[in-house]
Amino acid sequence: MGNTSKPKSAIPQLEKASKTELLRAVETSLGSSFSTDPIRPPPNPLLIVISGPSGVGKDAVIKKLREVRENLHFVVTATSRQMRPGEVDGKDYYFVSKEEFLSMVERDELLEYALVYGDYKGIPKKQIKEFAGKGYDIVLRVDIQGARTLRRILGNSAVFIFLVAETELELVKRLIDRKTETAESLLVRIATAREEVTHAENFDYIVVNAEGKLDSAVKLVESIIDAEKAKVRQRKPVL
Ligand SMILES: Nc1ncnc2c1ncn2[C@@H]1O[C@H](COP(=O)(O)OP(=O)(O)OP(=O)(O)O)[C@@H](O)[C@H]1O
Repeated sequence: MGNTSKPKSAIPQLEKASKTELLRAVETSLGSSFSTDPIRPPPNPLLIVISGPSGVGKDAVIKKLREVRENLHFVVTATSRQMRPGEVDGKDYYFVSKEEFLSMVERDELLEYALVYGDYKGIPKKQIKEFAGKGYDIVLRVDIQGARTLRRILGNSAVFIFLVAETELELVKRLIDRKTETAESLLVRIATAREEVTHAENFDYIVVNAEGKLDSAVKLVESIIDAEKAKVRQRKPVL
């Protein structure tokens, strides 16, 4: 004969009992009540490093990402470079003098910094701590040299996304169209970009920002963030 052990209490017939009665009866039968705790704890705040060659569209992707995604804090980089037309101090960058920048370095206020094309750029630590503490995901925008340094500092605690154009030609066209470079600085940026695109292996993901397809690139970055937040083993921000 089959199992002869009796349930602790009778479970009413499905069609006769209300949902509440059924739940109570099953709980009684199991000897414990059903938990209302979330089955998965809230994911850790994610540190997202977005990098890529000059002119690939890092700013454009991040701007759009901030429009479509909540709970995201973009860390405003401090720089000693001149403001470009349309840029806003404190929104696009913190524009500071070289002297001010160097005193931030001395006070150990920057996670990393570098001299890029003759100008200093660095990531203020305070914003990361403050916003990650509030549960925000943090976006860092760095050039490839900066991404390399950050990988050394942060290891696998952050997700590293490498943005590329579909071809070298498209990247150069985009830089020319932006009209922010002199012929000389254009050549330096192109030469650097040629060398830099060979470093994709330092990154976790590569995203193509193709001409006229900014929205697709942003969607892919969003999917990466979603997938990262669904991971069983979460990255733990080290800061
Ligand atoms: N998918 C795209 N299609 C067409 N144009 C784009 C696309 N993405 C960005 N752009 C344009 O390309 C130019 C360069 O983009 P952006 O300034 O965002 O690059 P960046 O990577 O932030 O450059 P840098 O590192 O030099 O600051 C801008 O004029 C931007 O509007």
